[in-house]
Amino acid sequence: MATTPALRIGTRSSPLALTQTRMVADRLRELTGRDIEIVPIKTDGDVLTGSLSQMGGTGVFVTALRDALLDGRCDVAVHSLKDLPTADVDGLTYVTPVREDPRDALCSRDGHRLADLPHGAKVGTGSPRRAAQLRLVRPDLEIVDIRGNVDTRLGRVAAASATTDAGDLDAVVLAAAGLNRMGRSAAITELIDMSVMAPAPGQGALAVECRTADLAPEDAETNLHAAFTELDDAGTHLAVAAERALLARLEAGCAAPVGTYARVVDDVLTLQVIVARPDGSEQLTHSAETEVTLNSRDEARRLGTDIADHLLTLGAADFV
Ligand SMILES: NCc1[nH]cc(CCC(=O)O)c1CC(=O)O
Repeated sequence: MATTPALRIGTRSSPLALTQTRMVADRLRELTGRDIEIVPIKTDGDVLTGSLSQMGGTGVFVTALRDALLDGRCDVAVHSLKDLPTADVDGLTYVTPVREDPRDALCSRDGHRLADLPHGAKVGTGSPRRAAQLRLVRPDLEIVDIRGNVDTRLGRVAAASATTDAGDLDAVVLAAAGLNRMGRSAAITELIDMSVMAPAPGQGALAVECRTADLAPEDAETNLHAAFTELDDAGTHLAVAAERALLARLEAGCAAPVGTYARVVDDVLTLQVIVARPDGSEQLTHSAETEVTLNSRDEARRLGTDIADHLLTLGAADFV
């Protein structure tokens, strides 16, 4: 009797991506009983240099992984959900495990919080959303466009030691989720309140993706249906569905930085949004809620779309 082939999981090869993929791999090994093979895939986001916001942004980390899934070079792909473009891809389906902390984290020299960073402090981020929201609360800061993996970014705020030079920045802002997953929570000096900095849509959540055909119940040996159903967290999935529907509608009408966070508590889905002018001179905020069951994905999407329409009515499209 032939043995079931190993389940091949495609991933970017950055330390964060590998860490996230190993976490999912452990779960899928338990849930499927299959051997797991991790397949590193190079993406444009890893190969190209230059500012991420100049690179066309959405999809640079994702397209090569999705091609590998569609070509059959891997069976599962693990993405940071916030890096996924909002458009669905024919033939692919993803689930969302329980979300990590969605907040942004300030990692500063000398333990400073955002409010007490020295006047004119240099803060690194490559994200127009983080830059705009920083400028709103601290117009005096010097925002420096940076990229690179988590350790590279943290290294730019390192204190001088016998072996390294001091970093050139006073602080960087990173997703708490990535820091926590990498075991770098100790670098966080403030978890920034979401009313000050609303996270990127999907931040802190993973998308675990496969070919939709491999979820078909007929194909017993390689069928991923049971494992993917178990891996999915319904509350996370509803929340990110609302956030992504909002982003999709705003993307059509507006290129302004968008922060948003949704969550389900006691059958109520709440969605909060901040749309900022890139220069931080102004912001629009809104929040709304709707009753849901864990199957109400269409309802969640409608909430996101409706709030986006409302923000466009209030002039979000002029915020570019
Ligand atoms: N675009 C890079 C990226 N994609 C996902 C994360 C963090 C992990 C997450 O949000 O789940 C990061 C790094 C960061 O923003 O600090």
